[in-house]
Amino acid sequence: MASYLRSWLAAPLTTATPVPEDPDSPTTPTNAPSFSLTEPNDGDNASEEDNDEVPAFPAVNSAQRIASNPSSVSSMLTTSSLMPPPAIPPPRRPGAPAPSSSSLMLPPSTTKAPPSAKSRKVALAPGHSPLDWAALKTSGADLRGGASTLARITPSVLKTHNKRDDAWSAFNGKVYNITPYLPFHPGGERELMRVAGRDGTSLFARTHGWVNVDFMMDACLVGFLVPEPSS
Ligand code: HEM
Repeated sequence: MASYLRSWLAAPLTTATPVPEDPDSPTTPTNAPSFSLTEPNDGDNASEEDNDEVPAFPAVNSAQRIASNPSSVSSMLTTSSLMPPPAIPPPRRPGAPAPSSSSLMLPPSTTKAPPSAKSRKVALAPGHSPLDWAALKTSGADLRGGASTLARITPSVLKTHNKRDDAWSAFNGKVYNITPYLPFHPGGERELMRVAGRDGTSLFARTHGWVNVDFMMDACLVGFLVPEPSS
């Protein structure tokens, strides 16, 4: 091993950069230590000693080699065995669309609105904002349409409360008087009236399951939905 390193260090740059033969050349120091390539085996690894081929240094096609011989740059660019340089793209005409693979293009998500982004909210009359509803429902005003106790309400009784001025609807088993909320509903009175006199749980969940109906309508609770009595 040691002799391998010695020979590697001592090897004149003959396998790498060609060095002029002139002994007075500044690249060949006269006082440089010299090592014999035929030194006896020091016994650490015989098989390694047998294969003392010195690798090219600097490595073939390395930056050091190119720097020492600028003419080899042109040979690297023309040698077909090496990777060719990328093709030069054709100049773009002004106004022409950017190529689709360009990383500078805006992602499609920012150029096109998602189809579901269209809001179906309606313009609420002044004084009917969500904040106004919150203020009204905590004001102590009667929002139950006169009902003083919570009742057990069957679907047939619920069905009779289907007019705009007397509208009840059931959500998750609870029956609410929705009449006072109609002008406050962001989706509009018409939408809300679709569930007047019936169970609106499914439609509500499909429209806006994230809305907390129990909290928003607590002041309008009139009873609980129960099945028809069996005869
Ligand atoms: C008492 C029951 C209900 C309450 C408390 C309620 C409440 C609300 C609230 C708070 C919003 C605004 C949602 C938001 O800003 O994201 C809204 C929007 C809406 N609601 Fe209701 N809602 C009720 C029942 C219903 C029902 C039964 C329907 C359908 C038949 C409906 C249809 C809509 C629609 C279409 C919107 C607009 C959604 C949008 O495009 O932004 N609502 N509702």
